[in-house]
Amino acid sequence: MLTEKELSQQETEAMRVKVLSEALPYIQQFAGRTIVVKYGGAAMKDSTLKDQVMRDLVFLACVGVRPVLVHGGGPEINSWLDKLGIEPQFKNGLRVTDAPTMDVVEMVLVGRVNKEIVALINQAGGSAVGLCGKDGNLITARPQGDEGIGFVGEVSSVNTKILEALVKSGYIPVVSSVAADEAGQSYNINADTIAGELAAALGAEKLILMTDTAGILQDPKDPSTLLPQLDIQQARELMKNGVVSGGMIPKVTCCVRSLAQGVKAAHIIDGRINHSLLLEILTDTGIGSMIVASGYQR
Ligand SMILES: Nc1ncnc2c1ncn2[C@@H]1O[C@H](COP(=O)(O)OP(=O)(O)O)[C@@H](O)[C@H]1O
Ligand SMILES: CC(=O)N[C@@H](CCC(=O)OP(=O)(O)O)C(=O)O
Repeated sequence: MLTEKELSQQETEAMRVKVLSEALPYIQQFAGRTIVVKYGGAAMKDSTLKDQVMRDLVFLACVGVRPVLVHGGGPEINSWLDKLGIEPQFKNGLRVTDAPTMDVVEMVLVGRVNKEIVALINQAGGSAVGLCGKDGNLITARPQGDEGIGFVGEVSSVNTKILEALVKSGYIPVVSSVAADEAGQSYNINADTIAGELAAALGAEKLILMTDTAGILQDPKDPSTLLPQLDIQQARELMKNGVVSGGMIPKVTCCVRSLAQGVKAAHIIDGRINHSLLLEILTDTGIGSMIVASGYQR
């Protein structure tokens, strides 16, 4: 007869085996496919979570998935603006970007945040290459055009050649959300938007946005109201009736835009959870919200 302790040990082991074996069909399904991940929020501030995200990306690359990472860095830009005595200003969730602010955005995102992430991925055993929209003509920007918002850009076009060459050779591209227009003027583009447009242009299997909330909630104050799966129509309805508001609007909008352009599934997940990326991609239930074109099965 087994003791209570032995039984509980057996259950734990059975659970671990179940999780590992559950991953196999997903690894087989996604090997050779591109997954675009927007990395931001809590997972970018906490050093343990940071290391875990990098390990998860390296794990995915090792099993043949092709991850492309797009990073944010809004809080780090704020802290450098603060050091320089420039007051951060936002309009409809976008940073008002005058010429001095554009310089700071570019220095912080391209010069600091991007290179820190590249180094962390390399430390975790991967091989990362840092880029911004300018590299290899990846993204051409155009002004977003709102009055008084300055050098805030939109994606005018994407040339995926450089990314395709990198992922094919086993590199993990790490992309900052700064791009230039045809005249070489730099623009500051929201990182969620860049991730959505890259996912669409690459024909990615998935777009995954990591943030500081469980996913899309029916009641934004109650995590137990998480919506695990919804289609494009339902997502649009939630924006229309105000259930999705504030910072969640650009996220859901870019998910819907990428799905309309052929991405199979767009996920909004909680970056505060350990190994949230692997749990979302490689398990039956996932952990966040998945928006799909109708008919798609997890
Ligand atoms: N229906 C909703 N479900 C979840 N979060 C929502 C919802 N509606 C609005 N939100 C808000 O959106 C926020 C996420 O957007 P944001 O703070 O811009 O994220 P990030 O900084 O990761 O880009 C949540 O913290 C929450 O306050
Ligand atoms: C135009 C605009 O607002 N750009 C963002 C770019 C960085 C970003 O998107 O970072 P998070 O994902 O951390 O918010 C900004 O300047 O903060």
